[in-house]
Amino acid sequence: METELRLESSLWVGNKRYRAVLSGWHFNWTEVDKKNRDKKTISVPVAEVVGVEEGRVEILPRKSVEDTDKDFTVFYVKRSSSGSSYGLLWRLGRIQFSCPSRVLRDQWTKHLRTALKTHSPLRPNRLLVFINPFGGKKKGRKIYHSLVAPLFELAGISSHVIVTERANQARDHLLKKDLKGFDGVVCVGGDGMFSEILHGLIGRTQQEAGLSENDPTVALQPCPLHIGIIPAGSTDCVCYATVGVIDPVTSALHIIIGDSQPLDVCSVHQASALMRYSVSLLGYGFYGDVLAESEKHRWMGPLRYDYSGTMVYLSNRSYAGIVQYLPADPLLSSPRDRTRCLSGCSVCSRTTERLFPHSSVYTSCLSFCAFPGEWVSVEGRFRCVSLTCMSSSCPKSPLGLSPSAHLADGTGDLILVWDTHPLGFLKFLYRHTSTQDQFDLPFVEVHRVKRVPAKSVWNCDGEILSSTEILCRIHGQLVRLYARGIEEGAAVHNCGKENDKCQMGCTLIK
Ligand SMILES: Nc1ncnc2c1ncn2[C@@H]1O[C@H](COP(=O)(O)OP(=O)(O)OP(=O)(O)O)[C@@H](O)[C@H]1O
Repeated sequence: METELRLESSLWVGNKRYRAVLSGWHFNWTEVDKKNRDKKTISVPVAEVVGVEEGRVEILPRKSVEDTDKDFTVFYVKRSSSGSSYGLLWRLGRIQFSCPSRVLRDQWTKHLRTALKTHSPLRPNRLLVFINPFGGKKKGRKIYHSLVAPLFELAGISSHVIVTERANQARDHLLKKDLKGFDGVVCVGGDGMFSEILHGLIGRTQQEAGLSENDPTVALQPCPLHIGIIPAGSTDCVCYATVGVIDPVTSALHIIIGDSQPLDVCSVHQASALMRYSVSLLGYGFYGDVLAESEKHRWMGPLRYDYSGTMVYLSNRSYAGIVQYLPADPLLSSPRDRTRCLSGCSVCSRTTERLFPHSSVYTSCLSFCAFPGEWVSVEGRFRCVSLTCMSSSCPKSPLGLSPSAHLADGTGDLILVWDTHPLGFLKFLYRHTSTQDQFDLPFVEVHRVKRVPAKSVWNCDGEILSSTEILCRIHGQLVRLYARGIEEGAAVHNCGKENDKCQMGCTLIK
């Protein structure tokens, strides 16, 4: 196959001659007549070629084709810095080549298209798109139609678009309607919209597999459809933590090239019923209260989170409780090992091998059923207890709640913040916004876990909240996103003089 796909010839870009080579996994071109000895080669992984079109083609501001029979245009992923310390923006690169003959032009387009199919088998052909018109700044429709749809069209993706008219419409659609022919589901919105898709797809998959979601001992079936997130909400944490930037074009390009990022999902049960699925933050105490408070102030828009955070902090509450957890194997990884889960993460890859030993395609989750190990129990007064299946990084907290958490290793990080004086707690909160280690405080503990807790009784200002007796189980790699995690080159840590104090050790991630 490799030899069949190889093609090499001279091509022109304007009046400059280039040597273009398609070989193996790369397509590259080098200017040949350049006097300067530093001949620059542009090399694009075939998997990152977005599309190949005959003629001289532009797609922005709108599609135009100059149909010359010796020219072809290649669209590809081009990276640029986002200007912040994490995440690279992806943009649509474009180059127009001229060939000496039409025959050669047709050979190039045919070879490149075949290479695309061979090297990125997960590229979607058909997508189901849900737009929340009221998410974030209410720009979901505009973002999709002006930035995303032209790219999907260029890549030959057909999409069925549904603009939601009510909350939970997307979830209900996924639970009940025919999904045949779709390769993935895209949500245009924020974390709430993502959660709808998550619940709908997981529920549908278990229905079809005849599994009960309510039973925490059941190994759930991984979802066959990928999820794409076009960020258009007031909180887009799942997008940020899995792509590294909040940018609709970057996310659209990840969808187009069929990137695949598995994600752990935590199921939260109460008695014998499923309450929710969670991928980022499950929080009791402070974070739970902030959410409850913010719901009362929705009219403030995204500002409500800052306002509610301040109000809840000033109320200075703590909660008595018992937390039990089943620790994960400390030899595999630890929440304080100062690593970061980046694109191609080896810890997550080992989990993929363990969960799906014989196939790169998700089939069943049998090897994850056994839970050896001893439960640990702690009791006392807490400021907050959080469980997160990912770093939960966001623009306000670029390293996140648990900077070394993994997206797809089948574990979650349990953060226990014991009752402390208000300034101590403020220090803990503030460290989330800097590069200082928020776990390096005497009243904070963090544990990597598989299950939390068998019993958790919470006392809120002297009142027992019986509904908070829950059981959480982390399901390894239950869903897959059109993403690839934060890319290594992107994770350059902008510490400057703070280098010695940097929690991530900087050199580890450069
Ligand atoms: N048409 C609609 N009308 C009202 N609510 C909707 C509609 N479509 C989706 N929703 C709900 O809106 C909620 C918030 O949506 P989304 O996450 O897209 O935006 P957001 O601004 O980031 O919201 P938040 O920050 O409040 O989570 C979701 O829980 C979703 O179920």
